[in-house]
Amino acid sequence: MVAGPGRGRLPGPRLSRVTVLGAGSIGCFVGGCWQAAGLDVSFIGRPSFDRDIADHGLTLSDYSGWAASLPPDRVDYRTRPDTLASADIIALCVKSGATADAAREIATNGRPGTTVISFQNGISNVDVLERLLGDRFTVVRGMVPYNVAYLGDGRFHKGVAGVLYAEDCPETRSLAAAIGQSPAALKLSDDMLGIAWGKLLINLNNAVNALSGRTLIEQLRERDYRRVVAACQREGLRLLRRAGIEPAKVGAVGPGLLPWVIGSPNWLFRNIFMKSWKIDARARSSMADDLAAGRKTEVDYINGELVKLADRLGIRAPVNGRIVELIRNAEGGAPPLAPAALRAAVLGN
Ligand SMILES: NC(=O)C1=CN([C@@H]2O[C@H](COP(=O)(O)OP(=O)(O)OC[C@H]3O[C@@H](n4cnc5c(N)ncnc54)[C@H](OP(=O)(O)O)[C@@H]3O)[C@@H](O)[C@H]2O)C=CC1
Ligand SMILES: CC(C)(CO)C(=O)C(=O)O
Repeated sequence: MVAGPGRGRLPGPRLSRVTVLGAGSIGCFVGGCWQAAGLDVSFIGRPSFDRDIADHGLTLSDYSGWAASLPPDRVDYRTRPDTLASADIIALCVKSGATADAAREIATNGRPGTTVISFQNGISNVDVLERLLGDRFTVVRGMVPYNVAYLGDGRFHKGVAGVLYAEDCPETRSLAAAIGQSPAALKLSDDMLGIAWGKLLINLNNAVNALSGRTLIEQLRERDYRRVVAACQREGLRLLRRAGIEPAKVGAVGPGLLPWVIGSPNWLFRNIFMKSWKIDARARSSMADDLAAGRKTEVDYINGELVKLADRLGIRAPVNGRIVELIRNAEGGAPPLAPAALRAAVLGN
């Protein structure tokens, strides 16, 4: 489909007008679920998704068997930032490296006063948005705890359980109420920075998953991979303590217990912890998706955040630093690492 006027919107009461900026895996799933729940949603993204959605519409599904679909003529997907001007809420879903450019598009095309929710991994995207959008826009931190995979032909699949989070403010309160019960339901919190750091500790698995070349389930079954994740988390927790930052609990396990759970022996991890998590067989981390697609990853915004924090504290973060190096090698074409090889490369034993 050519760029230009979007296809129609779902009829019904106009609640909040939402524009998803960066409509890829997360943006199409979240925006699609919100539209299926009755919200007025438009999507801004790339021509390849536009073409797929123009041909097939949007099909959304999750690990529990839930599914919904929106026909092509009901999905307003554009490749130009036209609908930023009419949005009440902008859901920002670009990868971290694209944040500054997206912020400039919002500053140029958006309506001052609009609420911008960053549904991105990492910590510093919100700082970039606040710096570039100043006090003309309301920048709000969000968090996506689950994995979404693009299966082709307009099909987006949520492979892990969980509920979206965003900072509690009047705009997000009415958004959450409008969404209601949905696979992309929104919970509100007044400790989003703590939640972002808690999520970052979990996201330390992203790089290991990407380096393994395996699905999340196949990777998490291997204790050597988990030992590396646990070491990244222990280093992260030490740095956060030194910096006086308190990560919040994200998911079933509190931050302090994460390395213990992740590093536990196979009999315990596989039989108790893995069985209680709802992860479907196809799910991989978003960093694995990036490597597979030959894109630059977000490692600088995840493990790299801890390396930067260590620098500010005048200490070192050798484990996370090594992971950043290995991801750079992988971005350059280095092959996946077997469990023992990754353990040796990071922990040296
Ligand atoms: N995928 C997942 O399962 C999860 C992802 N996250 C986080 O969510 C965020 C989004 O990830 P994900 O959905 O996987 O990313 P995707 O790459 O699937 O989607 C982002 C899309 O936005 C496009 N884009 C970038 N800049 C612009 C722009 N200015 N205007 C329009 N489109 C733009 C990208 O195109 P191009 O590639 O050309 O730049 C890409 O198609 C990341 O921070 C990620 O860490 C969090 C939890 C899980
Ligand atoms: C949901 C999770 C933790 C899955 O690895 C993720 O955040 C990602 O893939 O970026």
